Formats: sequence, structure tokens, C-alpha cells
Amino acid sequence: MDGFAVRHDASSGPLPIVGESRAGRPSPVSVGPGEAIRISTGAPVPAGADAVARVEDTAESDGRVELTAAVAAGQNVRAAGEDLRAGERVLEAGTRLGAAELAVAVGAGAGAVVCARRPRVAILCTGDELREPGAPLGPGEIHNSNAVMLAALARREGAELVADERVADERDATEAAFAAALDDADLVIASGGVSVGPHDHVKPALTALGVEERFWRVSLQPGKPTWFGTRGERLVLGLPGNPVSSYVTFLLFARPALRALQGASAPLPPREEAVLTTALPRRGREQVVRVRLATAPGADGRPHATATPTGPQGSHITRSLLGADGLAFVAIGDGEVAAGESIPVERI
Ligand SMILES: Nc1nc2c(c(=O)[nH]1)N[C@H]1C(S)=C(S)[C@@H](COP(=O)(O)OP(=O)(O)OC[C@H]3O[C@@H](n4cnc5c(N)ncnc54)[C@H](O)[C@@H]3O)O[C@H]1N2
Ligand code: MOO
Repeated sequence: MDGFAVRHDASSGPLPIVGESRAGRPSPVSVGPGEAIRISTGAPVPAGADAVARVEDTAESDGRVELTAAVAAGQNVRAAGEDLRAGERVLEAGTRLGAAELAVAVGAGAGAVVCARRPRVAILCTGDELREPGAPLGPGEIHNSNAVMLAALARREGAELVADERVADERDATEAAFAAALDDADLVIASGGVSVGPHDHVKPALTALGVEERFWRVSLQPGKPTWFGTRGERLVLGLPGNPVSSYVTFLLFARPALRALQGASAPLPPREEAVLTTALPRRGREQVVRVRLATAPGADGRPHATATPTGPQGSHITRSLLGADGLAFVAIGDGEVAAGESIPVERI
């Protein structure tokens, strides 16, 4: 605190001010019994002093200061080691460095920290129907929202974007675009063209480029046609073109991959339980429902997490992503999960 450094047990009567300790400029003199040293917030406590009286609790005149309130030992003094202690581990390997972690690392004396390289990501959006954002649309054309969405998701996960291309629905163009992306990127993310249509060229092009298929199709809705392959250390994810399917499969497959590439100790987000506020039907694939998470008192009076679907859940309903802060997982089956039942959720 801004005030006077004193000895708490020898601080009655007007005390002569024998020096000053400023932030970054410690007092060369120490505080004797019955003396005071002017001190600023953040300045080292001078030798001999064990407490600081706030300037508001003092009256100063003629080079002396009178304390108008009692001071206790240690009052307004922060001890070395209250925050970080020598030898203590303050950050684990695999921790994502945000503002808080950087402050702690620098506070602990680190001038540099060893980091994983940002994963290099190429985003390839396939489809003859795609037009640039804002461009006028002809019949059957739509705006390429996945490119913008996937780039934002990848950057948020720490990726460096090395390519962001639109690829025509032609075999040669598809192969050329993927060949270039595979030269450059740790993770190639494609959107569209992985289903079973006659113009879905992604899988044959990747096979021709020596990318080994690890899986194709997952029992998820949305996300069924998701494709994953590898070539050496290169990872390729083919996400379904439907915008909501792309978003959800990015979160379920690309996000953990990007975290693992950056050395995360726990790349998979934890699953929690939340109580559904409205019933959801079970189906032949596991449903991944976008939900708003909240906290409400349960039957036992204790607070618990609740999950409320964000409205219609079709894989073309991009508005189902707005306001969604969780994904809820409805297991395969018949009937429904009733309101009031618990289901697993993952935070977005
Ligand atoms: N006979 C079958 N047809 C389909 C099946 C199936 O099992 N049998 N699966 C369906 C499912 S589920 C999905 S999901 C889609 C995914 O197909 P693709 O990944 O090949 O995606 P596209 O056909 O290229 O596009 C689907 C849809 O999304 C729009 N789209 C594509 N790219 C973008 C983009 N960059 N930005 C915005 N919107 C995009 C595209 O115009 C289509 O409307 O296949 C079903 N079919
Ligand atoms: O899997 Mo698709 O993603 O159901 O619409």
C-alpha cells in the first residue's frame, strides 16, 4: 500500500520519516524503532519494518508522521513466495498457453517457453455450387460458409492456416488441390464430396495420392460420411459438406487432432452429465444435439447442469449452432430420452 513502513510495536507518537522506498528503488536505509519510511505500493519493505500503515491512516507534518490507526505485524505486506515458491511446478507440459498461463510463466522467471509448433492446416471446400461470401448467387448456388467457419474453428484451436481453397467437383482438380495441400499441411480438412454421389471425388483422389483410409462413415447424426486417412505423418479429415455436419465433426475429430498435434495432455474434452429440459428422440445413429447449457436446482435442491436443444437440428440448420455451448449425445435406440433424464454433454 502507499503509506509508511514501520515497526508495528514501536509506532506511537509522531515518527521521523528517515527515507523512502519506491517501486524499483528500495530504500538504502532501514527502519529503526520509532521511525518510518515513506513507501509506495510495489516497493520492497525496508529492513527493520514489519508493517505498512496506509497513507489514509496517517497524518504527516514537518517531516514526521503520526499513525491514526493501529497497525498489526505484517499488515499490508506481501511476503515473497505467497504466489510462486522456488521449486514448485506451476504449469504442466501440454498446457495451452493463454493469458493467465503466460503471466504465470513470466512471473516464474521464464524468458522463453518451449512450445509445440502450430499445426499447419489446409482447408479445401469442394463443390461446384460454392460462391465467395457476399457474391451474387445463380440458380443452385450457395455461399461457401464452411470455408469461413472451418478457418475460424481451426484458428481458435491454435492452427496456422496454410491453404484455404475451393475445389471444383472434378477428379483432376480435386487430386491437384489435395496433392498441393498434402505437401504443406499437417492436417488437411476437406468439406463435402465424401458421400456416395457420382461427383464425390475426394475419396478416390486421396487414394490415388497414397492416403490410406483409416475409417469412412461413423454412426453419428450429423456426420455420417466423415472420412479419415493418413499418409505418413499427414492427417486428412473429410468432413461432410452440410454446414452443421462440418461444424460438429470438426469439434469431434479435428479439434482433438489439433490438440494432440500440439502436445495436449488431454486432447479429448471431458464429458459431463446434464439434465435434458425437453425430450429428444433416439434414432439409428447417435444424435449429436447442439444445446445451451445452464445450471438449475434439481429435485434434491442442489444445482445441476441442464441442456436445452437450440431448436430444429437438421444438418442444414446453421442457426442451430447459434448460442450452442454444448453438444449432447443421444445414444442409438428406440423411443426417446425424456425430459428430466441425464445425458452426456461436451462443452463447445
Ligand atoms: N444416397 C446417399 N446420399 C447421402 C448420404 C447417404 O448416406 N446416402 N449421406 C447424406 C449425409 S448424412 C450427408 S452429411 C451428406 C454429405 O455429403 P458430402 O459430404 O458429400 O457433401 P456435399 O454433397 O458436397 O454437400 C452436402 C450439402 O452441403 C452443402 N455444402 C457443401 N459444401 C459447403 C460449403 N463449403 N459451405 C456451405 N455449404 C456447403 C452442399 O451444397 C449440400 O447442400 O450427404 C448425404 N447424402
Ligand atoms: O450426417 Mo449428415 O451429417 O446426417 O447430414
